[in-house]
Amino acid sequence: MIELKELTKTYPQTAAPAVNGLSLTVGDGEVAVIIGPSGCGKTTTLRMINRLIEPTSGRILIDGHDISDRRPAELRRSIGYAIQSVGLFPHMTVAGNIAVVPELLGWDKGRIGARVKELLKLVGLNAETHATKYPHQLSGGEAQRVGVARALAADPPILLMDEPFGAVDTLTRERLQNQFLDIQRQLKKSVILVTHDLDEAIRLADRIAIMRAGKLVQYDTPENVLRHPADKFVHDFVGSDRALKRLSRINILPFIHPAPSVAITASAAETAEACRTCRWVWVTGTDGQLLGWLDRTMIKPGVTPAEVVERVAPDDLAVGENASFKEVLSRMLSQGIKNMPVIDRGNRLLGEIRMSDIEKATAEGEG
Ligand SMILES: Nc1ncnc2c1ncn2[C@@H]1O[C@H](COP(=O)(O)OP(=O)(O)OP(=O)(O)O)[C@@H](O)[C@H]1O
Repeated sequence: MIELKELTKTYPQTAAPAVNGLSLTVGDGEVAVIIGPSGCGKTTTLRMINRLIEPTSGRILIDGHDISDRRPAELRRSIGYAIQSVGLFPHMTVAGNIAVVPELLGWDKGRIGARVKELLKLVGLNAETHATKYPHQLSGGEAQRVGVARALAADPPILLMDEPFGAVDTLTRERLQNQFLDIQRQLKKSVILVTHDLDEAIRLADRIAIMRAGKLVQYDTPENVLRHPADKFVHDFVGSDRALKRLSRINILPFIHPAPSVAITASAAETAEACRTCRWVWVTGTDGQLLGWLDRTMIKPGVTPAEVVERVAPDDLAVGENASFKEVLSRMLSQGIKNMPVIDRGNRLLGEIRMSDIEKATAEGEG
């Protein structure tokens, strides 16, 4: 458990405190997201937790122990830290970057090598192809993933993340967020994450801390922040599209329907049967992986799926099982489709979400 108690930081030569009497508690395995306008004290708060900044007054307790009693370097090795600019060492390979803390902790080479591989897999990167690359050879999203892998390297119970998905495009950010949720479900770290992005806060947080000018204005679940903003500031900050924002909290899994599909190897007769009642049919490969789709009007007697399939990369066509309704809705609108296929991590077709499910999900969210 992390407890911030009446935490205040006043920088030299400044009149107003950057952080002012902040108290909040983050339970084990919880994700707390700090959000607020630029300059409200988010980063200062985060950096006090790993003692990169010392508070002017107040205390920080981790599992009941005051962190001011611990050596900063030792404390930092027990807290993962991922930042927006990633902060990877440019002259070190990906593997070298991830190994920094384990090496400081004196792990042997075999253990470090195995850990690097395990972490690259965890964050969705290929160990064979990525371990030996240098940071400048990575895309923005890959670099962010390596940053997260490095923060997790020594399996710290606490993870501090400062805009960890900030510098990438929207689609990549959504994927990184989904992956973060996936990892968090497995690892159950206590996470404090700073963001500018309200959608990200709503999607990832167990509790959102809204700050204004160094003070905590509201600390509550995303649902309560959306439904019961503490004051006009939070109300305005949250904005008018609160119903839409709630969609990003609703997971699609319970709503997935079986999807009409046909194997690429199917005969013409089987294809005709599959298309009898459906206009659009998904086409799958031998392991059930999604390959593309076909439109009933393409099916002429004697024609097989292999001849007419519209092949599309699974990521461009479908959403992952961790997606939220908000992501599904925005993908439906941008792709102009009413049925969105859902795939598992192996790109296998799990089913589909229909436009009408969004209405159902919203109604349930209202309940
Ligand atoms: N080293 C410093 N010396 C003096 N003032 C500072 C220092 N670092 C931050 N500040 C000031 O403290 C306040 C809080 O800064 P902080 O970086 O914590 O805010 P933030 O909410 O993370 O901002 P942003 O969203 O823009 O990153 C700001 O007014 C900032 O100008």
